Amino acid sequence: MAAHTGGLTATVPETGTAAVRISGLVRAFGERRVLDGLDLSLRAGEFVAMLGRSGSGKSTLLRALAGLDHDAGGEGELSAPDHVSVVFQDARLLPWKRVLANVTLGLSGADAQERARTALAEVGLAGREDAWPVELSGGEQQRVSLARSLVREPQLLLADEPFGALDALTRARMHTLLARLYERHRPAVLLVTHDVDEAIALADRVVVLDGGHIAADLPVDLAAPRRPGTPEYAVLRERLLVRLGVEVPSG
Ligand SMILES: Nc1ncnc2c1ncn2[C@@H]1O[C@H](COP(=O)(O)OP(=O)(O)OP(=O)(O)O)[C@@H](O)[C@H]1O
Repeated sequence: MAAHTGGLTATVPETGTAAVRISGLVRAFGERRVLDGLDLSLRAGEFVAMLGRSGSGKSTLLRALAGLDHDAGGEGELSAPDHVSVVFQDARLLPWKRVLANVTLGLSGADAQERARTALAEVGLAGREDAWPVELSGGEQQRVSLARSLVREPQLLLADEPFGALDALTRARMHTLLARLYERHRPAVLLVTHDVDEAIALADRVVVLDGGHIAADLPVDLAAPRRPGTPEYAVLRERLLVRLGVEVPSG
């Protein structure tokens, strides 16, 4: 394991099973401590969803984990695997490159094209390799973004509200797709979302970021399919909403 740390102190986890280990992480912008002594670990292959109010520091944490926060002058320890992929809310495809070229970008090896074709087929885009990004719908572009991430076989997939810009039906389809890809590839996943139901549907654990640290950390012990309507689902959902400061109507 290598650490992406900016100015942070990095440690390599002692056990081989932790995909992410963060301890006492502080990230301040001026006087404001956005992350203030944050502790969080993810096991290899674990799927964790992160909820938190707007401005609570979710993207800041993901950027630090992705090694994108080069100015991080914080304190604490943070370690992440070598192979990290990030999916953002917007697909961030290069408009002047065709779909296949967007997926192979930066890939090495004689089989790069073949791997990219396989990844595109996995996300349901076989036959669209030669399309330009502008010819794809928002959901299709996000599929390309997922293919581009997974073709690198990351040990850690960071997803920052990847489905936030999609309509409800497309989002539901993307949940099914992500769940299938996760079963097949088994990276550790840290998914940032505003959608409590999305978090419960997909994750093994849901954490809530508040006040610069993890304010709640709840396992999702619900049988599949996790559909709203069962008492257990309602209890978990309400606990999360309360932690998010959302008033839950009684009765
Ligand atoms: N480069 C920066 N310089 C100054 N302040 C910053 C910087 N990056 C983030 N912040 C501040 O840190 C706080 C947390 O931002 P962040 O984007 O991590 O929140 P978030 O939880 O992802 O929010 P949202 O849910 O709205 O996307 C915000 O108040 C933001 O203004």
